[in-house]
Amino acid sequence: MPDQPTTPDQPATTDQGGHPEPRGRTKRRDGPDRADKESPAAPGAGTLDRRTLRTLLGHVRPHRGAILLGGALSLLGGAAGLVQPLAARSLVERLGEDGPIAQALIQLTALVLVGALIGALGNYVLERTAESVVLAARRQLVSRILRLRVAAVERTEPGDLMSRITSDTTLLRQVTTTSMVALVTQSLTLVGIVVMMAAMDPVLLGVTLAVVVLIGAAFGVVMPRIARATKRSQEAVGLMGAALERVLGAFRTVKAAGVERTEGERVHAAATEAWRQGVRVARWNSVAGTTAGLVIQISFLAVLGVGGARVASGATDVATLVAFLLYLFYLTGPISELVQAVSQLQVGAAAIARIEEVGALEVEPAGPEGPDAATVPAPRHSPTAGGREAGHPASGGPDAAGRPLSLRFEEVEFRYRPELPAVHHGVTFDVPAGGMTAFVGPSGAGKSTVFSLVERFYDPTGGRVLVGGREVRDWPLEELRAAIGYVEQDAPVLSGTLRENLLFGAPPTTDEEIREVLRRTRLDGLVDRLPDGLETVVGHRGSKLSGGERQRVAIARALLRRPRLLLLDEATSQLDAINELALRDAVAEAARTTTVLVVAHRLSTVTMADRIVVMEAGRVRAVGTHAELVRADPLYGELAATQFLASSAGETAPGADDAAPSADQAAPSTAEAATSADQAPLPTGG
Ligand SMILES: Nc1ncnc2c1ncn2[C@@H]1O[C@H](COP(=O)(O)OP(=O)(O)OP(=O)(O)O)[C@@H](O)[C@H]1O
Repeated sequence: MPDQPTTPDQPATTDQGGHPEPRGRTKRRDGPDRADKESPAAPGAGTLDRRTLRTLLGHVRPHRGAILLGGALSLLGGAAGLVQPLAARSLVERLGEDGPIAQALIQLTALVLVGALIGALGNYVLERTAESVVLAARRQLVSRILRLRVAAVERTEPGDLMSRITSDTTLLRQVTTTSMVALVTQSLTLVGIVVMMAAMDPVLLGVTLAVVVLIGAAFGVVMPRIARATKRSQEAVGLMGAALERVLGAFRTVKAAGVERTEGERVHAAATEAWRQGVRVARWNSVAGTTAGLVIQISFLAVLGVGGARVASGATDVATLVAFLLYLFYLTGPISELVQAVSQLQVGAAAIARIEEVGALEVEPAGPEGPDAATVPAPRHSPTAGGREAGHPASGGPDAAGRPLSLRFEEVEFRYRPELPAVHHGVTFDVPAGGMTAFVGPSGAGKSTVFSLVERFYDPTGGRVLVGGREVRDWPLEELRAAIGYVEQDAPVLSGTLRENLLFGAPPTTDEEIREVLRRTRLDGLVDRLPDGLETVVGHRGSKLSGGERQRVAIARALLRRPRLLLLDEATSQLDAINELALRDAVAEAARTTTVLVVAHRLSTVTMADRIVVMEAGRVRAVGTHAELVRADPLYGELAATQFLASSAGETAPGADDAAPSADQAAPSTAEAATSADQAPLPTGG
């Protein structure tokens, strides 16, 4: 595999809040884009400047051998064509002298055939290389996109990003090889022809060049317009992708809301814009092409007129005039190819600009420690093993592999974007290694954000997040994430088979371990029922599974990663009572070997937690066990009262005794110690 083409590094700038901001990011004002989504940074307008040319050459560099070969073959093919008029002249002269013409005819035919063959071979080599350039650009772009920070992706539209990989890279096909080679070979051919013409008849050459020069001025006007229109057209294609992704991503909602027509119009609007700009490109291209053709025709007439007069005056002979006219004819090829190459370069400049824009988005740390390494670390503890490891140091060192991790938030401040209000205002809490900790509180309190900061999807703007006693920024990102099992709020399942979903990001796992986790997440019945078992294809985003099944698959997947820290964000919200109870047991069992953090709205699912962190408006307002909080924290008491707990606990204000186990509370408590040394009950959050 040739080296990946390199693109100039464009470090993202950082705003005053510590948020990385891509350079020159511009807000979209129209189109089917959502108002809060933006186009990635636009380093250039997409016209062919020196920087763009350098980038284009960067894409070409790894393939220079093949391009040189293809170019040389094309040049040779062109040279064969160059000699043809000479052979033609000798043929005409022999005809005039009544000499034998067979040999000259064979020579001419051989020249034509060999020239065509070499030209075709050169063309193939170049086309093949063009495909390789596109492949390399796509691979480079895909790995870049996969390394983007969550925040960077949230600022863009996935559909638009996709069109950069699929559509924009395709535009590099011609420009990086055929066009660049054409620029060199056709320029050389042009010079060759001009030299031949000069040798034959300098006066006629002067006539030709006078007409040819006229062309240059016209192209200077046309070419930048081609680049601009191409970029706008590609942007519209990107918007179309974004609009389509929006519809397909919420297909049922679109259907149920009956908005197919309005959504369709958004896609149509983008498609129409792409068409409009495409037509503009076609218009300027045809102006360029016609001008080139016109120049040749006018030159032809001028040379014919002046040349005829020169033959009549005896200044030249007919054979020379015929040969000169043939050279003029050959001029058509290089000129139109040069025109095409330059307009292709303009198209390529537009594509490069859009590809480069992705390069301006902020990525996660790369290198052997970053997510690029993508290797799953050595197996940690068995997902089926029980028994918490006692007395271990709560550190992330390699010797601590498999041991549960502690978590500590110290005065954490965070906002998603500088222009948005703060989500965390000095969040402080401590979770010792092992056991189960629940986060409860009103919607929007910042519970899920805690998990996002632990996973380092974002970095806090103030304070510290420590996992295993080590600040998350100091963890190699890959190692940090490998230590964590994370079930998102909407438990995404990816297209593919059940097995692929379960083993997504898991270390090497035996069938026995899979079966055990299936049993614990109550998926064994489902797998048995399915004709293809674990090989069942679950559809796009797991659409062939029920919501509860998707959640259980997501939990099973997280368990199979054998995490040292398990983050479950509303992971059982869609389960029926029986499954929920079973999953509660599975989570309690996991809490014996790992640190489990749960975000839950239904308090019934977390009453047995070792500690509950009550969050409100971006602050921790209390920490304690269920019984302690019911007694001492009014908000928690209110939350409990509005759920069934209050009714099951009696009509009076909930207290410690009131919180006597109901059916739901009967789940075994994992609270071996309601408080830990560093966590006194009911501290007020930071
Ligand atoms: N990616 C994001 N970009 C911008 N704002 C966000 C983002 N995610 C969440 N927010 C905002 O941050 C705040 C806290 O969100 P978070 O999801 O942490 O709350 P939560 O307590 O988990 O809520 P819920 O219980 O409803 O899930 C909310 O006001 C939300 O609108």
